[in-house]
Amino acid sequence: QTQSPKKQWSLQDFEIGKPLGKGKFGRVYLAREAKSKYIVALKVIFKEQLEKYKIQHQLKREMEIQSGLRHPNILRLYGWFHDSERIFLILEYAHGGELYRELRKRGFLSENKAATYILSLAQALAFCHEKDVIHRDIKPENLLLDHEGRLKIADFGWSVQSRAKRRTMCGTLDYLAPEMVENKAHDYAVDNWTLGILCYEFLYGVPPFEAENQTDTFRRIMNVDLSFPSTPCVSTEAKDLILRLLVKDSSKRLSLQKIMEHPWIVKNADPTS
Ligand SMILES: COc1ccc(C(=O)Nc2ccccc2)cc1NC(=O)CCSc1ncnc(N)c1Br
Repeated sequence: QTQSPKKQWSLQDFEIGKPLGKGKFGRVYLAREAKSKYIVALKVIFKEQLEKYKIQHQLKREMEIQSGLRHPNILRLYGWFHDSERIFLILEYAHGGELYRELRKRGFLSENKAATYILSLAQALAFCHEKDVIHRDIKPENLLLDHEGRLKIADFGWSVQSRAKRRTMCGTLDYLAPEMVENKAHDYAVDNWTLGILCYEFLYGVPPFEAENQTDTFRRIMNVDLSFPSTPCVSTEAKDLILRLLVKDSSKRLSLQKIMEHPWIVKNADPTS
């Protein structure tokens, strides 16, 4: 047949290295494929965890989605295998680690880096939306950097293949769009809102609606209670893009295509990454 038969991987094929972090439902380790010496990230998920949260089907669907999603700004899933109690995901290793760490280390990013990351995200999301995939969990912890500093969207723990569905609230609320906070039906535009949140956070070091508690964060999101600090100094064009994304009416948010053509992006983003 035309397709080379899928190689059946097993744990014996890999030398396990240091822990890289804790993803959803499991730990991730640096690993090296014994024959090729190829470095990967190996994610270990316990089957009883999947049974407990009844998301076996979600992982299965995820694997189908992932094998079709090939984009320079989306972390690759090379394959998977399982033993009696665990499922192993063979992932691309992002040598630059979590974008989050870079943001925390520097406090805030240059307009060039911020614009480059927003452009990469818009391109990756446009690609996903063509494939009818909404990621819906775009936040700094799920963004990784490769050895060239190129952004990679990672953990697809909550992506869905079809039209938008209800999502259980989990993790921080800072990135949730008003329609999600109101638990209304939502569509792809949630990702555009999140790009606005991320653009603000890249440039100021904190998400725009941060508050002491969830109730205040909810209220600030619902009122789109947005203000720009006087420092760090941020260009008017950058603020213009943020203001065109953090719009309550999802139909009025700047489209991914318009983001890619926005003057601030055209002027500041490095198109090659
Ligand atoms: C394509 O990337 C994924 C695809 C799928 C899933 C996943 O768990 N899906 C899932 C799990 C349970 C139920 C339903 C879906 C997770 C990831 N990715 C990750 O977990 C990121 C691991 S951290 C890391 N990875 C590489 N290099 C680094 N330097 C680091 Br740190």
